[in-house]
Amino acid sequence: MEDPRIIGAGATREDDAAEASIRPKRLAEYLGQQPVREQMGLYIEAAKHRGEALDHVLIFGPPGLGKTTLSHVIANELGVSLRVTSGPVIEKAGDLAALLTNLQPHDVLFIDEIHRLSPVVEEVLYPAMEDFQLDIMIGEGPAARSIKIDLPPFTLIGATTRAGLLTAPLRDRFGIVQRLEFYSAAELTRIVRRAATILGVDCAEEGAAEIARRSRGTPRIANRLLRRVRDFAQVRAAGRIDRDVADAAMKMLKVDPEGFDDLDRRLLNLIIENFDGGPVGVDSLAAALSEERGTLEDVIEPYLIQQGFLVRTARGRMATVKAWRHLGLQPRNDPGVAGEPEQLF
Ligand SMILES: Nc1ncnc2c1ncn2[C@@H]1O[C@H](COP(=O)(O)OP(=O)(O)OP(=O)(O)O)[C@@H](O)[C@H]1O
Ligand SMILES: [Mg+2]
Repeated sequence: MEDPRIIGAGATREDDAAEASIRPKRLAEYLGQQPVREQMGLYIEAAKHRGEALDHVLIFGPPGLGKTTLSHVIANELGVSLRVTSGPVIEKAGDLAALLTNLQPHDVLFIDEIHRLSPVVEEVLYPAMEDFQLDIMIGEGPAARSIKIDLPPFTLIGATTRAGLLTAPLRDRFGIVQRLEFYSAAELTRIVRRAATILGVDCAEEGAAEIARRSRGTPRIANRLLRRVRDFAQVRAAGRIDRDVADAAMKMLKVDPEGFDDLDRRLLNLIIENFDGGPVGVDSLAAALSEERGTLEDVIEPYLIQQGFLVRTARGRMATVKAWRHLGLQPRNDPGVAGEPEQLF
């Protein structure tokens, strides 16, 4: 899904083009995600020491947090080749068989969006993961027979944004499961500075921090904002990004200090102004915003909820005190405000 928002977490074509040079290649360049890095470093070293393929790895986390990047890093650190494919691309069992039989021992096969594998393909994957064996049927009708093919020991890395959509038997076959978390502003500041160095952009620590703060915990957004601020700095500030330049560029992009754009603010405003702060059903909100319900739930809401500006209740969405304050409004149940609070926040 191509997300047209400047602060959208999904990859755009421009991101993909720019990512080739910026994407970290080694574990040491993969910033943040401390527990993941520490564990993966250890597992990789152990597997290399034993001369075995690394156990299968499942990586999950929201878009843009570094799942694809981590799989490249793992293959590099193992010193093996990486084959890249994705769940919806593998249509038939034969497609998977072709990929698997072409692997060299200890290679990594990366399946993005692994929750979208078809059930037939998944069935073939199980014995491949467990015993490095392919069980496939050839022929049809009475002439059909199953043949077994031995595979080289390999590592499967699966990535998904939604762990809940994975079938239990598939999930159980991964020896290593890593969950990526949103990045802190300090981590994103380091990521922005690293990217700026690679792009040859003069970016002060405070300028990087300003970009980081508005990046919704997501390196892909941080890198995209950096590219836009770079354009601004080039034309208006002799190419140097400091705090004021970053701030002015963000104003132009209409990205506010929380990393919210117009759509986020419209949503919060709507709940507060039109629905008294909520609770209000998601369908009413979607209709009022002229957005699809799915877009609201998958794209707009998660970050607002994660940051505590919005809560999901059984009766619908509610704006929190933080949301009122962010919009410069006085929350109705704020201490010091006269009258009984009408609802719990
Ligand atoms: N730990 C990190 N350190 C530095 N940069 C990172 C890190 N993780 C991700 N990035 C940067 O963010 C960009 C997006 O990451 P990546 O493509 O790996 O995300 P993803 O989780 O695979 O997203 P999607 O769910 O859309 O596939 C990368 O090109 C990379 O430059
Ligand atoms: Mg990816």
